[in-house]
Amino acid sequence: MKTIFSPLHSRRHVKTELDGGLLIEPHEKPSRAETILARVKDQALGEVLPPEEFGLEPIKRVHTADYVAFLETCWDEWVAEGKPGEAIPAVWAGRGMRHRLPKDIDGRLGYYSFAAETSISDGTFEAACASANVALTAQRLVANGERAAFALCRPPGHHAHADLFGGYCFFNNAAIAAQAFRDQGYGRVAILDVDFHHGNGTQAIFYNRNDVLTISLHGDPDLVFPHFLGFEDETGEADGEGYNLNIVYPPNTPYSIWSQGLETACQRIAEFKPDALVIALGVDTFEEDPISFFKLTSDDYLTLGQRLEQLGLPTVFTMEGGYDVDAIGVNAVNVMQGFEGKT
Ligand SMILES: NCCCCCC(=O)NO
Ligand SMILES: [Zn+2]
Repeated sequence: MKTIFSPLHSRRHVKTELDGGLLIEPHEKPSRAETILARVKDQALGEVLPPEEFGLEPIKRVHTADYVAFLETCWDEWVAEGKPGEAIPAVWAGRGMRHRLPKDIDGRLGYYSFAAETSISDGTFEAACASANVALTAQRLVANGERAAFALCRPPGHHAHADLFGGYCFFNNAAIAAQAFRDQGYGRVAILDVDFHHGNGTQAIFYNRNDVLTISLHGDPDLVFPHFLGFEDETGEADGEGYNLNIVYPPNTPYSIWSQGLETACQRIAEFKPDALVIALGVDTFEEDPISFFKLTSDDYLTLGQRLEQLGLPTVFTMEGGYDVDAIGVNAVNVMQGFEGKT
């Protein structure tokens, strides 16, 4: 299987993440991507290719032009205001307030985000664009005949809405790849999000559409991020009614239970008969993940890959979460190797 990787991921190098009232070293750190890349090479998974450059148009098929423009300029705006630290949103339109775009950079950060853990600094926009190009290059390979391709995306994307960043995400790489399939004539596309956290951005982007089926297995939002979306009664709206499926699990869920949800998801996908499949691959479902609470083992990712291959679909994997950096390479590449038949 080919892997797409961009060294420009390292332009995303923030030093802070707001967590527990402290500014900590971000969980979403550059070594995540480097560790996965090392494992890809160690296992001779396949060729490693740089991304092609697609420009902003495919990104704007999913994200609003004003949001893209904001991400491009927000760091410079922040610096121009003389702010001493990294750009962190700290104010939002609460209940009864107005969702209008202010002029001030603090207001603009809040308008275009939904959470405060995701700092911005120089290079964030460049890295986010490169990550989208990684996903688009994997999609192009699959559209050109590869059975599957691994988009080693960093920063991740599945929390990003059309005009919101958060959860370490800026551009929704999985949604951008899915929309590219649709724009190239693939009539139906399924996105399966197996990250520990709900793919709230992906759900929101396609929520009223029936041409892209969105499914997410994740930790109970009553207990974990993103807290305010991802419940099982969210099934889509308007034309999209019935084309969103959330499968929620409690703390300490092992693969033996989690895989029942995977089976439900796979059956729904088979019913939908998509022409292509995008897997939003987070491995923060791992038993040792520092910010999550499922109990999947490294071998379970081999089994997961095997099951996904049985869907028989052209498949793009977009890398999402996973924060046990020692294990992330084995866990992510195990999915690809399982997909290719390794037991
Ligand atoms: N406290 C912030 C948690 C952000 C979760 C990021 C993630 O892994 N999403 O998949
Ligand atoms: Zn996650």
